[in-house]
Amino acid sequence: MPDSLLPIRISDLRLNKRDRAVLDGVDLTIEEPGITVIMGPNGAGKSLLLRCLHGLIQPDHGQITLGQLKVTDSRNQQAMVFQQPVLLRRTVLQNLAFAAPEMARTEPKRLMQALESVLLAHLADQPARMLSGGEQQRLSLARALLGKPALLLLDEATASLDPASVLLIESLLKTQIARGTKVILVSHDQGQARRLADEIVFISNGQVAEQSPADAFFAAPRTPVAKAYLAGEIPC
Ligand SMILES: Nc1ncnc2c1ncn2[C@@H]1O[C@H](COP(=O)(O)OP(=O)(O)OP(=O)(O)O)[C@@H](O)[C@H]1O
Repeated sequence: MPDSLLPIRISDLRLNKRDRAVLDGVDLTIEEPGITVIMGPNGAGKSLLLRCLHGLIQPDHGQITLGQLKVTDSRNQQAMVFQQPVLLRRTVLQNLAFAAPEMARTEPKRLMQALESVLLAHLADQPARMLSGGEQQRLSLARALLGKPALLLLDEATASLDPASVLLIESLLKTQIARGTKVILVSHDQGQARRLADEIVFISNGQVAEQSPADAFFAAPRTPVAKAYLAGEIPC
């Protein structure tokens, strides 16, 4: 069971890009285990927020703590999966071995088990970049889970996958939750959010517009912007 990085506290997070506030004072506390889905219109700041949490971007102002840790001290307990898989020009198995060299040396079977869990064991010796988009994303997830992260961040990771791959990844996320990993997922897919989310954080114009239990959010969003988004009245 990974150590918890909860609660995650984000206070007055600000980030400017080209003289524009793209994160405009984000205040957010995520306390509960399970799956938090971040929703909101295009350009709202969801990806940038996730990148700040993972330490890929330094905000201009504000603070993030994960449990007792700063972002930089929590990096080895976090993993992130992106919409576009980032894989090495090596075989499928070597992509895992490169990410976990100690495991590859002492417990190579675990790498194969990780591939089996995402139904890729039969492709272990194929070049990773020859895989289909869905297969690449499954490999990215297997790699992300090797280190048993306490926090897993996914940025529209299933956006371009076929329904079977989406469901496989969702089922792996549920297994991971049961093992104690906190998942924060950016998604525009309302079906996915309804299937997975324990809570919804709705971002609009670089701020948190709403944070609610998922059932309450979908039954009756409190803000006009979330209402309009769910009704498909603003672009997402
Ligand atoms: N490097 C950059 N330079 C300038 N502007 C940027 C940069 N990165 C992001 N932005 C802007 O910041 C805003 C928020 O971007 P972000 O990628 O977080 O949006 P998002 O909510 O994830 O949107 P989407 O749903 O379209 O993926 C956007 O208006 C985007 O154009």
